[in-house]
Amino acid sequence: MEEVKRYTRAEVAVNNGKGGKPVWLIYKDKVYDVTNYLVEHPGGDAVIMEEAGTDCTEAFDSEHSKEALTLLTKHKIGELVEEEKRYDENGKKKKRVISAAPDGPSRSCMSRITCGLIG
Ligand code: HEM
Repeated sequence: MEEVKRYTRAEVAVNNGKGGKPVWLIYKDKVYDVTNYLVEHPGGDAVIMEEAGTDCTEAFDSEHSKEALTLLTKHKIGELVEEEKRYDENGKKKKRVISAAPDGPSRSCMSRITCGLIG
């Protein structure tokens, strides 16, 4: 089985189409490289460039048909790392993550402190 590549939002942000970098987008926690699609986009390349390197989920959903979504899947290159995901396995938005403590032995401890502080 092929392993899924995982990226952080920071890694995706670097690929913003500037200085010869590719154009990556995040849509519902999946990462897409749409560099080669820019010239074909019916809405023009400028609107995609504005979102390059970012999470375009809302911008995408507000403008597109199911066909566009099917097209998008062809450009998938990976997914976000688990701790940065915002959607559950059914594509529904998860409840807001309060604390984004880094990985490591102190993580659960940090979460408890954060939750304790804010209620
Ligand atoms: C992420 C930022 C994006 C924005 C803001 C955006 C915006 C738009 C807009 C405004 C239109 C309407 C054009 C018109 O009617 O003149 C459009 C159409 C379209 N876009 Fe995008 N687009 C984005 C990304 C993408 C991507 C990544 C794909 C596919 C890989 C895509 C596929 C399409 C298709 C197929 C249409 C034709 C209408 C439809 O089938 O929904 N777009 N887009």
